[in-house]
Amino acid sequence: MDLIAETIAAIRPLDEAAMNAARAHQDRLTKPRGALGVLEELSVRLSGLAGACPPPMPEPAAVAVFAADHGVHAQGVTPWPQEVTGQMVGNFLAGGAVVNAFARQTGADVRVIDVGVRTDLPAADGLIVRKAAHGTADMTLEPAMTDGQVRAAVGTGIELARDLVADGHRCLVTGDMGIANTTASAALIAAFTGRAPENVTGYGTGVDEATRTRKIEVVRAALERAGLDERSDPLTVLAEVGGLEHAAIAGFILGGAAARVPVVLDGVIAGAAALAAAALAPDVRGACVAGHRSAEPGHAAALQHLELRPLVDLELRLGEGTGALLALPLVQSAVRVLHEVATFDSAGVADKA
Ligand SMILES: O=C(O)c1ccc[n+]([C@@H]2O[C@H](COP(=O)([O-])O)[C@@H](O)[C@H]2O)c1
Ligand SMILES: Cc1cc2nc[nH]c2cc1C
Repeated sequence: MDLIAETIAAIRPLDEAAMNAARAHQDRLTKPRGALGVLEELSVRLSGLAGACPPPMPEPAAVAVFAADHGVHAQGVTPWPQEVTGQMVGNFLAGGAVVNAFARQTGADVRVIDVGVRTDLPAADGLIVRKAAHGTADMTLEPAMTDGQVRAAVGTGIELARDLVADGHRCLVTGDMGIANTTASAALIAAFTGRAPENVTGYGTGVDEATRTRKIEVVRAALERAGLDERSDPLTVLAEVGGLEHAAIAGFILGGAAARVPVVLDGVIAGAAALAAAALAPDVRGACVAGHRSAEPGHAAALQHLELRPLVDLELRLGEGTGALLALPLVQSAVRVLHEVATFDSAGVADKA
């Protein structure tokens, strides 16, 4: 069996007994039942993922920033030059980007992976080079990736998740960097959810109305060329209209789910990648925590399709893993409750009549 098939085969449903134990434990803790709202549901789900109550604390955490370029940039879908992808990789490695600041704030490790930046970046400490291609092809003209490229990028994500877990990480956080990748995200989300391009295509880095209108036409043209529908093979969808970072993030999610470690998803790029991962292995959703909801309309559509509720909603539209990192303390707090909070019995607090 190859790495992708083997990883998919290892992904199992949530453990019902552990979830029932977590629900029962929550009900004995010194607070009114249900008072921690969504965090209680999250603690139950993470118990089911680990197969134990309490589950391990989701720390240390690592955010993986997958960087890649997009051939569809040639269609004028963003005002930013493609070189910014590689330049931002340098910024991540120097510790100067927002993701670095938020990682320091939350105690997460940062990994930077070149899975398909167009230019060859100078070797640098901390840069993981796993180029499956020097950027994708223009999806309006031809498939963005070959089957070999998409499989290589998915494999990179799986291997990184495995390595991080083997190094002791107990929470994985997705990050991305790729000028023009909100266009590829919109195409993936339209293909996997069946929504119309105009309902899932947004302003990306902050493009003007004319550019957004062009993006919608570009997404429509790519989907028509590729002839995709909801029955298409998920790896084919990724290869036709996705990005190398989408493929790697899909692998990262699969790898985290197979290791039964929570994967905190960032914005619209992670949402699109999660749709691919869930189409390959529906039980992967049990490991996914939607860190936030970004301003991109496609992100809300993806989360709805995945039946995931975002923890944070601050109109962020940065990527890099920033929104997911902001949610990390919420995920850790949800689990800490199961570890540390006293029960009515142990604290000598009277339960309600
Ligand atoms: O995370 C998001 O939801 C998000 C929303 C808008 C933009 N981005 C980031 O902005 C870049 C893509 O924007 P664009 O306009 O070039 O498609 C890419 O590097 C993403 O990480 C990210
Ligand atoms: C400067 C810049 C930083 C980013 N980080 C993620 N996407 C980005 C896009 C731009 C343009």
